[in-house]
Amino acid sequence: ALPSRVTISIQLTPLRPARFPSIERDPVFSRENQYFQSQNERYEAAVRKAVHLQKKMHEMGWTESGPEFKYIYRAVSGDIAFLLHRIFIRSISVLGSDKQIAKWIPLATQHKLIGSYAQTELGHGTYLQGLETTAVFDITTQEFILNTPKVSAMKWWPGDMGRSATHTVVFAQLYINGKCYGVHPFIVQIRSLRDHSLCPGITAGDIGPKMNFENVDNGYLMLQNVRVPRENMLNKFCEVQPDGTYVRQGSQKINYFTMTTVRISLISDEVIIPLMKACTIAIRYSVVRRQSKLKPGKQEAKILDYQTQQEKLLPQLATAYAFHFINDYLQELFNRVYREIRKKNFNTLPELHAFSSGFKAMVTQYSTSAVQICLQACGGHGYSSLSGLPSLYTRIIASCIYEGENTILLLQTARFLIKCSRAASAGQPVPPSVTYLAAVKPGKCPAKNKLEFLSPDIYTEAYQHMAARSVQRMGNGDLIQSGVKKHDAWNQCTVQLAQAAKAHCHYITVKNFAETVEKLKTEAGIQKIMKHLCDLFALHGIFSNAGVFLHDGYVSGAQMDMITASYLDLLAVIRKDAVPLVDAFDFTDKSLNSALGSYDGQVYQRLYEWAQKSPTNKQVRMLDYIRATLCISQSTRCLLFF
Ligand SMILES: CCCCCCCCCCCCC/C=C/C(=O)SCCNC(=O)CCNC(=O)[C@H](O)C(C)(C)COP(=O)(O)OP(=O)(O)OC[C@H]1O[C@@H](n2cnc3c(N)ncnc32)[C@H](O)[C@@H]1OP(=O)(O)O
Ligand SMILES: Cc1cc2nc3c(=O)[nH]c(=O)nc-3n(C[C@H](O)[C@H](O)[C@H](O)COP(=O)(O)OP(=O)(O)OC[C@H]3O[C@@H](n4cnc5c(N)ncnc54)[C@H](O)[C@@H]3O)c2cc1C
Repeated sequence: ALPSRVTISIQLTPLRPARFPSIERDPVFSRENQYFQSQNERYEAAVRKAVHLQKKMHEMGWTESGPEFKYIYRAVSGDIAFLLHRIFIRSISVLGSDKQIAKWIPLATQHKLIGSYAQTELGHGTYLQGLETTAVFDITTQEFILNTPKVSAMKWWPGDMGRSATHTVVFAQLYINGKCYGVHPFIVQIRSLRDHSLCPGITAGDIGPKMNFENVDNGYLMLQNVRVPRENMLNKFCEVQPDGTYVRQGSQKINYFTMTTVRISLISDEVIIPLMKACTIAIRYSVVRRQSKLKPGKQEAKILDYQTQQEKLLPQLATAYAFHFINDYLQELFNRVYREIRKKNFNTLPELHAFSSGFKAMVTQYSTSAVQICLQACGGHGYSSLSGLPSLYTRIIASCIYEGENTILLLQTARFLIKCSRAASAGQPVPPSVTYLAAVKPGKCPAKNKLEFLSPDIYTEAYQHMAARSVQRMGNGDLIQSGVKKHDAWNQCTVQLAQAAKAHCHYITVKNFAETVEKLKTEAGIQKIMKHLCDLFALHGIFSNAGVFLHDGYVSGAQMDMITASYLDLLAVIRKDAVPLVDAFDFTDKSLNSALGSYDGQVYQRLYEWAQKSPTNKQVRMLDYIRATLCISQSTRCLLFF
């Protein structure tokens, strides 16, 4: 017998952060009227929350790595301002010298300044080599002179830039004696710490309405002969000495390292948590909503009892768990590589860049699609803002764009995989995560019946074969010769290269999920449920991408029928535990902020009550206008007829 709903949700403790009722009850963190607020009201509320949070952290001694901050971020992350301040701090931490860290980090962590991250320009976001902002070294004054020389060079999108930030890290092309040394980061003050007015040479403002992220004032920034001291170029790895000599340690791309670290950091809070929330809302709603009859004469059925509804939602639930576990894998990869980088050993940086890029792209894309499926699975009520699903969707979709547009990042992963594939084929050493590339055997899947496809060894082998074949077949060409891409050949293969990168990340995610379940030391019942989810995640991926598994005959048509049968059987098995599995995420009603997903299931009452809060239901005046308009049109019509 499987454990009860409570047991499952308690036993999955690793997924559940500690709860802090005092935070929950804090009126400043309330999200009650969020859906009725304007962009400006959302921003102002976000600033209040951010200031209040800083006060609480100071009073209570909380830290950003502590459970309280994580809880608040998890509960109200979409509503707190100064998100980019954290990336400003991260930039200085990873790219600044010890002296720069000692100067700027205390000011930032005590909020004596508000930071931003200004890299993207109107004309360039992806192609960093094409950035047009310049930083010219003036040896006589020991300063850099920063300019955005044309409209396309204007920084555009940086968060917290519109009204909040007093400082920012500007990414600009470094020039010394007329020679360009590429993109480097510079700390620039943009507003006065006395009265928050713009500094000389600075033009800045808000970029206007967006799909979501109203809590962040994304802005624009123009620089006209803005001078900063030589010491303001972040110089842990790259430095301009007083005589103008340029010194660099490691890869020139080390200045891109902030992005690499944030691509991994944002997956948990900005992607997996919204996915978990969407699954919670949609699955709880699907056991409350009754619609149509499964059998004549019986009560209307809960919509989660329809196989199609199960096939919509349960694979997304399995994905949430799969990505929760792959996030740990990525964090370990990052910690391992960062330890080496701090010792100035850059050998593993390419692997970290490749996989932080690939997994950011895959996890954000799959999670965005999953949240959209959850929204659509709730019918009309899913489309209501009061369900919480539209705001989850319009926020998560941005993760496919920021911190590296997904296609671009997949191509970076593919570039690394192709190089490893060629090295592996030549018997050269490759990182452990890609040694499978040397072992592509023509082979056939050995499974003889549908139950054998519930074996992790069987389906992991199928994913490994599919990924290795996808990469191998691209690697055999002469796409990359001695580090120089044959540009035409490369461009003609980029669709398949992106697919190969996704195939690698999907394979590693399945393998990691299976290994995690194997190691689970919890109640046997829990391990059994987790295995069902792992099986479902794996078979869903094969069922949804059958072509790449059938392509070279590794899986036969008959075997694909067996996979489909096992896949559909799993839906009915997991249906029984669907609600405890989302309860295990342990979101409070306040953090879900959804009329459909509350724990007590009182959906219709809540929808009606929340609708009453709409200002339009309070504006009797508006009705008078409408009546007056109707009367006018009525009288006009009468005149016309006479
Ligand atoms: C602090 C905690 C944060 C918590 C989370 C908070 C979340 C808050 C909510 C989210 C708010 C959103 C905030 C958003 C911010 C942003 O969006 S910031 C801007 C992001 N912009 C980008 O990501 C730009 C993407 N473009 C690039 O990275 C590069 O242009 C490119 C695509 C990688 C190409 O670079 P290029 O210089 O053209 O190099 P290539 O010729 O392609 O490759 C040359 C070699 O360099 C290697 N390489 C490239 N990048 C890196 C890197 N980052 N690290 C290491 N190495 C790199 C590349 O692999 C090539 O190597 P070889 O193959 O060996 O030649
Ligand atoms: C909510 C949000 C917050 C943001 N916050 C910040 C911030 O704080 N600081 C900051 O600096 N930036 C920020 N950005 C900007 C973000 O980093 C860029 O939008 C992102 O890097 C994409 O660049 P782009 O907009 O120039 O898109 P483009 O690169 O123009 O992409 C448009 C299309 O062109 C394709 N494409 C481009 N190059 C290639 C290629 N070589 N091969 C194949 N296809 C290609 C892309 O795949 C995409 O389909 C933010 C963006 C958003 C949406």
